[in-house]
Amino acid sequence: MFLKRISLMREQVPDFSQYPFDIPSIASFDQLNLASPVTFFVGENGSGKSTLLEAIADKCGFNTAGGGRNNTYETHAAESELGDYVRLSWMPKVSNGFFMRAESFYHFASHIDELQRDGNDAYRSYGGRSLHAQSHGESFLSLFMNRFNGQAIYLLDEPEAALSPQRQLTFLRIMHELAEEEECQFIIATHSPILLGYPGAQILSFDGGAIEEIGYEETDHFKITKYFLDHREKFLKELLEEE
Ligand SMILES: Nc1ncnc2c1ncn2[C@@H]1O[C@H](COP(=O)(O)OP(=O)(O)OP(=O)(O)O)[C@@H](O)[C@H]1O
Repeated sequence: MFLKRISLMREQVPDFSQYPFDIPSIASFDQLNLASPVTFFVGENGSGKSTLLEAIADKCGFNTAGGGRNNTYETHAAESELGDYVRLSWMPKVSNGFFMRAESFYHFASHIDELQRDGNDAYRSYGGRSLHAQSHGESFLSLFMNRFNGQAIYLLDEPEAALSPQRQLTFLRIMHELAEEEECQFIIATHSPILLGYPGAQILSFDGGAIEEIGYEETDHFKITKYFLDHREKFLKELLEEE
């Protein structure tokens, strides 16, 4: 693994009452030590996972709308306001990698089409054809299988968004090969209890106003899913008949 620590330069923060510094998990953030090639960010919607992931992408020099260092294209969604205040500690430093955000993947796919039209063999890294000509889930897997390779850091925001449970398992297998055999590092914001089950991963929770390490079985994703599957009828009866 390459990225060892993420710190917030708190003394330089202009105002903790303004976005993004007012998000509770960011307001209390000092530093995080990364202990595994695979790190997950978990937490409720709006707890700050994407905000921190985007800031890391910004510091890595990746396009914050999604992509690697060489993917420059315009979107309206791109500025990271936290990036200037985050310090990354590497050992050793890598500059290869990719920031994938499910929500703007469409724009990224159009950018690859444009590169191809301009005479580059851009499709080569994405399974040989336009990402738009593949289903949402297929295009995600094409990216993981063809574009991702060794000595690199991959920042993924909800990669499960388009993947069936079976394809999430395929993704775990691809990630395992990349982490074990090609020395790739992953930081992944996710809501998937399947992805979170990856053996040996470090899970960081953004809930309760702090970023803290927790065990798989302590996550809401595990607890709620397990309870739901074990007691589905009772659970739904209580939920739907609640006054
Ligand atoms: N440009 C912005 N201006 C003000 N507040 C914002 C802006 N972007 C995000 N926020 C707020 O910051 C908080 C954290 O958002 P963020 O996208 O990091 O959450 P998240 O943990 O990734 O959530 P999810 O699981 O829903 O993707 C949210 O309350 C959100 O409303």
